[in-house]
Amino acid sequence: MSLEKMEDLHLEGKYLELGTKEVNGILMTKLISDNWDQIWSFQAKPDDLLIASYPKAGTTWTQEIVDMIQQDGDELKCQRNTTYERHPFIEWEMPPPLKSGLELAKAMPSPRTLKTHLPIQLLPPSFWKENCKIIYVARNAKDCLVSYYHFYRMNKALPEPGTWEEYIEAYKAGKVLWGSWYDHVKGWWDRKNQHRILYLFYEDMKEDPKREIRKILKFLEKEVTEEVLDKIIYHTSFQVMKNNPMTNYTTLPTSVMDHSISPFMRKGMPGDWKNHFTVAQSEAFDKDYREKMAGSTLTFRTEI
Ligand SMILES: Nc1ncnc2c1ncn2[C@@H]1O[C@H](COP(=O)(O)OS(=O)(=O)O)[C@@H](OP(=O)(O)O)[C@H]1O
Repeated sequence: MSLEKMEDLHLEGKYLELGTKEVNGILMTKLISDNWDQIWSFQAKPDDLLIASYPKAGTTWTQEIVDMIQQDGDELKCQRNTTYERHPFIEWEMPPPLKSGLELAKAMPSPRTLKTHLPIQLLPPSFWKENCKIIYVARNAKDCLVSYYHFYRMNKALPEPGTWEEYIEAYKAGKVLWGSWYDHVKGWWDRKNQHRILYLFYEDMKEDPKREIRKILKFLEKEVTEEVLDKIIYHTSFQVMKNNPMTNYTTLPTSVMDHSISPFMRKGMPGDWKNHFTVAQSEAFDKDYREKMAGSTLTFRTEI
């Protein structure tokens, strides 16, 4: 459906709160849960590229980098449509007439680039069977939490987040949509050497985008000139993406995302958690974090 038609829908109120329902113990929206059989039987194709992440880890940024690479640095080609339409979000379901991720994916010619937030155990098995390339992007737990909290506030399809204190507890307990951050990042990390998975970190991308984009280029078996690489860095910078309606989610009706509450492109930097956590909250979070991440070789930087 075109953006103009979406704006004509007068969705006010209609999409508020999609509700939640678990899939195998993982909290999902009710629509995802109710359509789970279809999502689980999604047919991946060998040349599909999947961008996977826990919510708010830098998915949209990675999607834009990948599209810029695929379009050989032509930013106008990347503006052909919104992030949501260019890269179907396979499990996302909205009430009709809005198209689900599955519908968009099925209608898309190959080679497709797809998005998911699914924890590894819920990824449709056809992705493994077809040996698809997967880029996973991870972000430190505290910045993810802060970004997710503000996203819960502005995204009217999601439940109310409760107070900041309540949200911290829900996040620690994995009782947020798409489940536990801890299980998600560890689950993908533990399997990364058994499949074609490129595991990236938001903090590394922020520190040295050129170095990280080169990793993506190698993974995709693509080469670009130094000039194109610089163009990709520029057009995928936070400020440029924040002002680009095709990447900043402002084309959605305010009944879905209300950017006056908190913009989708909010701060775009590591370490913003320091502006939210009290010292006591941070210490309690770190203690719980050490327990949940004990024994894992996976480490994160909470600032750069
Ligand atoms: N180009 C670029 N550079 C740096 N940071 C960026 C960029 N694009 C998006 N962002 C920030 O990523 C956060 C949104 O994450 P996701 O895209 O994973 O969100 S979603 O799960 O797909 O809804 C959200 O983080 P916060 O600003 O901390 O809320 C975005 O601002």
